[in-house]
Order: sequence, then C-alpha cells, then structure tokens
Amino acid sequence: MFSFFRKKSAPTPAQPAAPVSPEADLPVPAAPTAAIAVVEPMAAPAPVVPPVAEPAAETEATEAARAGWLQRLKSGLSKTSNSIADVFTGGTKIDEALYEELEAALLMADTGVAATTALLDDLRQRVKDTRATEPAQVKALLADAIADMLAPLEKSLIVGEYHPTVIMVAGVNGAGKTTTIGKLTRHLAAGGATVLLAAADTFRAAAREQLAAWADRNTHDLSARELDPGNRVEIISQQGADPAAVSFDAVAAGRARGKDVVLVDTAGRLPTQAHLMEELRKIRRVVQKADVTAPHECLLVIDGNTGQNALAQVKAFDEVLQLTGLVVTKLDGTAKGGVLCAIAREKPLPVYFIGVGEKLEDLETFHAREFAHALLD
Ligand SMILES: Nc1nc2c(ncn2[C@@H]2O[C@H](COP(=O)(O)OP(=O)(O)OP(=O)(O)O)[C@@H](O)[C@H]2O)c(=O)[nH]1
Repeated sequence: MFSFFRKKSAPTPAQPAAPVSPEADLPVPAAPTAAIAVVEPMAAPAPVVPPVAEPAAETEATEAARAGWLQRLKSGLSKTSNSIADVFTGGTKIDEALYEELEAALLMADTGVAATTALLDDLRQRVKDTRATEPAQVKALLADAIADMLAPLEKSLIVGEYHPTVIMVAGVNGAGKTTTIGKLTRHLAAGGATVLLAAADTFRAAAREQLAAWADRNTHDLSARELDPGNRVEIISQQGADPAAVSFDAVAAGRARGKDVVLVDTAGRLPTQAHLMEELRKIRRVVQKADVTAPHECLLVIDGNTGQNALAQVKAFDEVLQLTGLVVTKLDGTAKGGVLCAIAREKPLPVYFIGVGEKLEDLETFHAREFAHALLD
C-alpha cells in the first residue's frame, strides 16, 4: 500500500482540496485517490481529516481499474493456481491423498517446506473446526489460511514524512528494478508526490537511458491524465561517475528542488559479488551523509520466478541494506507464486507492491487476501 501526506496542502486539479491545517507546521493529508489511503502522520497529532467522497464517475473508474488489475493478477498467477486448484477438482473426498497432493502442489509452487507444513497444519485444524466435507470447502479454507499467513506482509509505504523521502531500490540483475521504479513513480506522482530519479547504475549507458525513458513516460502519463501537468519527473545521472556520488547529488538536488521523493535506482548485483555488495553499503552510507535520516526505505526487488532463491536474496541484501520492504515482480506467468508464503514464514518483510507486467499500470499495492484468492482461483 502507499500512503502519502504533505507538509503543505497541495491539491491537484483532479482532486478536491484537503482541509487546511490549523497549525501551519503540521502535515496535512492529501485528498485520497484510488491508490492512496490517507493516514495521520506519526510525528504529530494532526487533525483527523474525514475522507473526501469521490465523484461517482471517478469511483466507477477506480473500481474498473481495480477489477482489471485483479483479472490480470489472476491470469498472471494462473500457472501457479492451476496446479494447486487441480488438487480440488479430482476427488470428492477429504482424505490423506488430498493433503498429500496439496503438499506436492504447494512445494511445486515454491512455497517451501516450512510454510507448506504450517499451511497444512492450519488447514487440517480449519477443516476440523468447520466440519468441512467437500473439497471445494477445503479450497476456500486454504485461501483463508494463505491470506492469514500473508497478512503480516501487508503494509503501507509511507511517503511524505520526510522531505524528500529517499527510497533506495536494489536487487539482482534483471529483477525488474528500473521497470519497478518507472511504475512506482506513476503511483507516487498520481498521488500528488513530486519525484526525482537517481540513476545510480552508472556503468551501463543503457541503464541510464532506460530510467530516463521511464521519467519521460511518467511525465507524459501525468499530463495525459491531467493529474498535474507541472509535475515533471526529473532525473539525476552522470555516466561513469561513482554511484554513491550520484546518489548523494540526487538527495541534495531533491532537497534543493523541494521534491517529495527521491528514488535511487542501483545496478543489479548478485549477493556473491562481495565488492558490489560493498558498493551498495557505501551508497547507503553516503546517502546518509546527504541526509542523516535517509535512506527512509530500502526496497529489494525480487523476480517472482526466482522461487526459493528469493529467500537467500532477501537475507543477503538485508544484511547490507537493512531492507524495509520488498517488491515482487513478474508474477505474470510464474509457476512459483507460493514464494510469498515462504517469505512470510521465514523472513517476513513488508511487500509494498507486486508487478504483473511491463507497462506503467502493471504495479499495484499488495493485498494478502486478494493475492491468496488469485493464487487459488
Ligand atoms: N513480464 C514482466 N516483465 C517484467 C516485469 N518487471 C520487469 N520486467 C521485465 O524484466 C526485464 C528486466 O527489467 P529491468 O527493469 O531492466 O530490470 P533491472 O533489475 O533494472 O535490470 P538490471 O539493472 O540490468 O539489473 C525487462 O525486460 C522488463 O520489461 C513484470 O512485472 N512482468
């Protein structure tokens, strides 16, 4: 999820203005949009702002967008869900054979041994408690068990508490970092946040160009949706420079230009490449020199096809960056969607977003129940 609040009320043309704070220094939540849950800032007892009702047409558009997303999530996860759902279509009895088949299907989906065992124990108890007699009922109970297991991963990404909020994005090569930054920028900008991108992958010219292309795409998207034509997505880059120096400059520029968010795109690296992991540690350290409270979020982008290896990635990057959250990409077409259960069981970190495609709109906030149902439908 993503929550954004501003120090100053700054309504965009598409949104009704939020009430003005009686105390100038207190943050005032921006008016809610489809992607934003307005929260009270943690730092001060801000006035409670009642939700502003969306016009009917906007609500319909929001609902249609959400329904479209759910459909894409379901079809994206179909390789995983088909093999699990198959277990419930064959027999008519709830017996050991059913549990064994289920165990095999969950393991095939990369749910991992610990999470699979916990899920099956939980499921047996639920079956007993509800006196379920039909496999279809067991399927619904399994969806509940998965949703409960994934619930701790559901958390809001808070933006606006710091100015700028600095978000470092890391991951192995090709996990989808730059694409995620492009899509995340759309979320943030649609919520009224101004975004600056830092191209901290300074080795590859293509990486910088790719990020610049996402910045342009976002600027056009904002203008096309008449969200805030003045909100240009900017980028800081310098070919061949020290990635830490570019990140430092970006944080300083973000502050000087009054940006709400600085997203730092780092180069892909494997946990086994010690010098590159050390470089990541250095970027973090130097960002902290630019702003002693930063980075405010360190996100790891995981390719949803990675399966059990994702756990090793989470542990390795966490050691270096003290991760605050995850984004799981490429859930379209993966047969390994169970990996989120393994993460929930063994290294629970907030999953702020999930990605199901390469387009701007193919990233959404993670909802445990929604995901659990998509995994079984
Ligand atoms: N199908 C699908 N493809 C994705 C998704 N996210 C990213 N990709 C694709 O994955 C490929 C790699 O994405 P990048 O964003 O370049 O990955 P990266 O982690 O920045 O790559 P490096 O900087 O080289 O480490 C591209 O072809 C993207 O279009 C997703 O959610 N679904």
